[in-house]
Amino acid sequence: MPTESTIDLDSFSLCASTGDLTEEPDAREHADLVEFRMDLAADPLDALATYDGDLPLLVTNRPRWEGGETAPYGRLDALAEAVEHDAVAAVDVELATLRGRPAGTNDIDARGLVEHARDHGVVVVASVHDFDGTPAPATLDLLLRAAAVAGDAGKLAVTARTKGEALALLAATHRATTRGDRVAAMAMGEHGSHTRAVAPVYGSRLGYAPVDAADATAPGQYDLATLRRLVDDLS
Ligand SMILES: O=C1C[C@@](O)(C(=O)O)C[C@@H](O)[C@@H]1O
Repeated sequence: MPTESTIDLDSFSLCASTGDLTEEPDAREHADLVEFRMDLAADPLDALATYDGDLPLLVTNRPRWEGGETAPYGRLDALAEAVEHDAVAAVDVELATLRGRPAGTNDIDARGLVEHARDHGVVVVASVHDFDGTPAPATLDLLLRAAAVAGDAGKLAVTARTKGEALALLAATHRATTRGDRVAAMAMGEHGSHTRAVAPVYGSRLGYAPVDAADATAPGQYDLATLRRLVDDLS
């Protein structure tokens, strides 16, 4: 049983992102928690039931319509079951889901999931992903604000097609943090990689990296040891 299943959203945490919880021992040296990508696991609820690692978990069950692998059927129900585990400290729910996007066949809806998470002391990360590009600065501000209000922290991952777009994401992260919003932000893709190391300087609370670069869960991720070193060197 993990000794610590909380997450401090007032400071930066580094997540080892994986669909395979047996990687946890390899993540311990560098990660603060494991992002368990349930949508990438063969039998995620079984894996959770037998998890006995040290690191707390952030559970994500990303639907296909937001870059993941899960079909909508039972997706939120699986998250609701996941948050009942002592090891789970946080749950990722897409902002679109929280705003009422039809969830397929589920017994629980987004509001019920949030209440259930909170009843179990699990914090909610409201997430937004843009796999095509980076919206204009005003939209970045709106998305970060909306996500921060919808969850205990708001997360925005965009795709930087240019260095300028990466810079726009960093600037929006700085504005959000300055106005008091708890946010996590990163730019995906080759032009955005450095934002994963630099965004924490501007207040981003979460970073994601695979233990092994070959198992990246998003474009442009560094491997875990590298991101830990970069973030620590810059902070
Ligand atoms: O939302 C995120 C952020 C992410 O997309 C990234 O760009 O590192 C990786 C995902 O696993 C995670 O759920």
